[in-house]
Amino acid sequence: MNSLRARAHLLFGRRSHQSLAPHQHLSPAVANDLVISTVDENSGIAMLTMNRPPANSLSMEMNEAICDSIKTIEANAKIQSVILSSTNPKIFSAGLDVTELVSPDKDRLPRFWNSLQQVYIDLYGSRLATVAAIQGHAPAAGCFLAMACDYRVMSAGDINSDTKKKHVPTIGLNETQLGIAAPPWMGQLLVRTVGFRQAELALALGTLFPPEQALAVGLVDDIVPHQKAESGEDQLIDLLPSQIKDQALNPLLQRAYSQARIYAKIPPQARVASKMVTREEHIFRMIAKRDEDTQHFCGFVTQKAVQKNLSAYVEALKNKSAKK
Ligand SMILES: CCCCC/C=C\CCC/C=C/CC(=O)SCCNC(=O)CCNC(=O)[C@H](O)C(C)(C)COP(=O)(O)OP(=O)(O)OC[C@H]1O[C@@H](n2cnc3c(N)ncnc32)[C@H](O)[C@@H]1OP(=O)(O)O
Repeated sequence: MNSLRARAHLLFGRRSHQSLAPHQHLSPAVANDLVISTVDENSGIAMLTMNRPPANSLSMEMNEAICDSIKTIEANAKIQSVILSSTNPKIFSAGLDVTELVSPDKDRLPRFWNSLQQVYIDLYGSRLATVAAIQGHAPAAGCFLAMACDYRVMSAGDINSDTKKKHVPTIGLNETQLGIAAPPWMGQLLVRTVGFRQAELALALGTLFPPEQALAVGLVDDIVPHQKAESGEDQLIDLLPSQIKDQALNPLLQRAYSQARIYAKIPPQARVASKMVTREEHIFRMIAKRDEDTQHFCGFVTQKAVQKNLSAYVEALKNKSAKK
């Protein structure tokens, strides 16, 4: 991609093959099942809700669905901000679908990795102002999704009123804990978010930060206590897909919405141009090394020792869930 074309892509997004219907709201039936997109042209705000039970893990199809939704929303010139959220109140995204990595199909593996690279290009380089509403856990590529946004609000956690059990979400690039390493472009995103020394430490140790610590290192911009708000805004209620309509009083979503509104009021050309000041160079660098990165990933994942670790990891995840 030459730099002019790439710049046009970054500033305005690729013209989508799917154009939006001219209604104010996109019904979930129009969106794909894995990601639900809703838009409100009056406020200029959209919501992209991840909906891949049980954990919003990133399969190839999930990555493609995220990219398709971004492009579809970008094609609507009236939309300036998008909130990235999850239908699962306890998990934002569990990162890569680890089953994609175990005994992988030779032809699918590079396509799978390409789909993740494309999420980086499309989300990090989007013309839209992006706000991540991190209600639940965001390990590894789940953290990457949040870091690729412009602003991150995270739930401080909550207590289940029946069981009295506390749920505290965590966020971070924990790959080394699994015996794998985050790819360079993902690791560099952490460096750009929290600074060199904090990133160096967190990458080596595979740190998963609880909300207060995530805020202290700058991995998230705000944390929101889980106390139901007294009233909700009609515009937010309208934007919520049916699966999470009951979340209109959720203070995290309200905080994300107010941030999205702040962004939507900034003159878009100035906002997008200043976003590209900090991002463009990194995206070009990644695109230039894309094939090399794919080869590296496929070579690494298919190593016997790595396969053994990953199989054991997937087994442990399944056993853990079966014991619940
Ligand atoms: C130097 C250059 C090197 C080159 C690099 C090359 C290669 C390396 C690639 C590096 C990139 C890696 C990025 C990644 O994202 S790797 C994936 C990392 N993700 C995780 O480790 C998360 C694993 N999950 C969890 O820790 C937990 O599930 C949780 C998200 C904290 C939620 O916990 P909980 O609420 O207790 O839920 P459960 O654990 O019971 O899970 C529910 C359900 O979901 C399934 N599941 C969870 N995570 C995943 C996943 N990542 N992929 C697929 N499936 C997942 C889990 O199996 C349960 O399913 P069942 O109920 O059906 O059993």
